[in-house]
Amino acid sequence: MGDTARDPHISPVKNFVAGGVGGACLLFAGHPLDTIKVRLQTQHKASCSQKVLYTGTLDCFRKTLSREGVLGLYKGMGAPLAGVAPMMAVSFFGFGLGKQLLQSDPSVPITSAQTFLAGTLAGVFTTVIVAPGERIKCLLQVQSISGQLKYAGPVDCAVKLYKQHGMRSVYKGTVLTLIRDVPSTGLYFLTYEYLKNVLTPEGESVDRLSTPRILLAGGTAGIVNWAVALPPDVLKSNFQTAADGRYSGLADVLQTLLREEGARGLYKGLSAVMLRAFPANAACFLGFEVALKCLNRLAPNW
Ligand SMILES: CC(=O)O[C@H](CC(=O)[O-])C[N+](C)(C)C
Repeated sequence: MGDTARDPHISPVKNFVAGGVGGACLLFAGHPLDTIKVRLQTQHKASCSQKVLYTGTLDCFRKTLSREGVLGLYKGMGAPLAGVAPMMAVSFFGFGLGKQLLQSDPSVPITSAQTFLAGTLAGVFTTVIVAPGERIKCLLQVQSISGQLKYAGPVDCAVKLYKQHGMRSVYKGTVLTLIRDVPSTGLYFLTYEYLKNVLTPEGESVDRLSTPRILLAGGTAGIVNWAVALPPDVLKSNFQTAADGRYSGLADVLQTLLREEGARGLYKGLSAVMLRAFPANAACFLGFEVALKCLNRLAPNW
């Protein structure tokens, strides 16, 4: 993979604001399939006498729609709404900052390795927001399957977790979130930047890329991100929604899953994840680029 061209300097504040807009677009386009993904990932394997609740993505989608209506697909969106926009804001901010830190000479194009490293920095930054957000979101998404409505909403869930076992409980699953997000975010931004450059016609500026090409680059970045992130994501969802004491540690989550379901278990929810990944991330990058253009028009010298 060749070197990627240098972005013109973008202010960290613009990256942050445009990233937030991208995050809101990602959430609205992607949350219904995220609900399906978490429900599929956390349903337990049936024994001989039991039937699984959902046989696959379509079955889960149909059952959720018929039992809970469209709102069922948007369950648990309160926490991500407060979390995804800031998460993507921090992600784009971290990526921009990483690029500036790693590129000592602005006249030399940034390399693919530097782009990847800048993305991993974004992955570290976002974990502070993502780990508790995912813990709350996953608990809310799976509670209606169990039939026990333990939490009234994201705030109630956060308060109850905090009151029961303190911040440790709110941040349960942080290491798995880092394992999921650091390498995948590096590849996410690397894929997007690489495709943006490849898709830019000879002699044209990368900043004037057409909407379909931005959608293609963003959607593909989402697919690459999830191809790497899914196995740790399955472990994370199971760990974060398990009763306290069910697992002795991260290795135990992995061993239990491999023993009960084999390696295939690590790719639970694959079709829901991939169905969501393309449109959600295409919408995210388009939202980011459009917001950035507006900000540049409103405040060109900022
Ligand atoms: C795993 C994850 O949250 O991926 C984000 C995109 C998505 O589909 O939700 C991207 N990023 C890892 C950069 C936060």
